[in-house]
Amino acid sequence: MADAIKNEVGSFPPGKKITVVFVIGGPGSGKGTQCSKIVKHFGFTHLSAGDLLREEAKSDTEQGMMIKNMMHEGKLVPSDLIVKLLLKAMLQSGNDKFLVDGFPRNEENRQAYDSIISIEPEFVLFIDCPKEEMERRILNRNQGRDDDNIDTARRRFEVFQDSTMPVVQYYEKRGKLRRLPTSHLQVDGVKSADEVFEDVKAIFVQLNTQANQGGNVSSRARSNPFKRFLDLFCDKVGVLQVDSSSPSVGRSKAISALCFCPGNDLAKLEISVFLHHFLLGYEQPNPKCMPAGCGTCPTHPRTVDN
Ligand SMILES: Nc1ncnc2c1ncn2[C@@H]1O[C@H](COP(=O)(O)OP(=O)(O)O)[C@@H](O)[C@H]1O
Ligand SMILES: O=c1ccn([C@@H]2O[C@H](COP(=O)(O)OP(=O)(O)O)[C@@H](O)[C@H]2O)c(=O)[nH]1
Repeated sequence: MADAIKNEVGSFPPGKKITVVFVIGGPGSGKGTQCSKIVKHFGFTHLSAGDLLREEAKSDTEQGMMIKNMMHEGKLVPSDLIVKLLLKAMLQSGNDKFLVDGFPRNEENRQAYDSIISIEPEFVLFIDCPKEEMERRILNRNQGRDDDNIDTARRRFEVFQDSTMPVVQYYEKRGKLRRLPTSHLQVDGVKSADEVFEDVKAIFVQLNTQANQGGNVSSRARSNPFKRFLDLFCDKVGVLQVDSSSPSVGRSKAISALCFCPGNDLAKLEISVFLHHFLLGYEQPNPKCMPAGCGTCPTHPRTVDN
């Protein structure tokens, strides 16, 4: 199936750098609103999975009818269909930076994307919002959407909780999730769209900074090969541990993130050993012996404290 879609729609030239950011959040959480602000500031092409489907649903075909019915019921359309629409829109845009809004919505979507488009997202922006607020917004959206009614909205909340949250957790485990600070869910209400964008902007500014400095490697790291090695090592093996129970559609639980980096700890240990010998006076029993061992010593050379 993946090959058939690629043959029909096309694919990106091999080696071309394509930046993809997924934007995930419950229905009415403000994904579309934030995406249009990101587009203005950061030059991304905004692809709303829902808008692509609404466009397709207009066609007077069996497929069009099927999409219309599924959206009305708040169900998810088959993954191959939405991934094909996304790939087509990406290729037609001519851009190389994409905000994919409202996708992936379940594990099957994610796997279909991986096998057909196969571009690892740079990160996944997660927009959390209390359920009561999402409901209020949907009912006041006034865009003439067939699914903006209370019954469909409630089914969409269930789908979000049951099918989309596992995808959010998948990316969280891989350290790809970017949550807005929980402060945007204030006790006395949520932040305005502009206030939320201040938090969103900070995440995208960081992405731009990384891109200008050559990926995830800091400028200091680029001028220092040892630091570069460490940064790359940390990037590959760093583990993001998130101390949270799974967030709900409603008010999310506070999370605290802690980054463990074995490379960093190893470096600290090496520096401590070096300073220890340096301060006490370093002496090597066999001066010809290289630090890694010359192969002729019965044991690995040891430094001696004076
Ligand atoms: N922070 C916010 N505060 C108040 N209203 C908002 C906020 N963000 C979005 N909205 C409004 O809520 C509705 C749903 O937002 P939308 O961006 O369409 O959500 P989604 O794309 O996640 O379904 C829209 O009418 C939008 O103007
Ligand atoms: O990957 C997707 C995205 C959307 N939808 C369908 O499109 C509807 C509306 O999606 P949209 O993103 O527009 O809703 P929002 O979250 O913005 O309210 C969903 O309820 C689904 O029926 C889908 O099946 N797969």
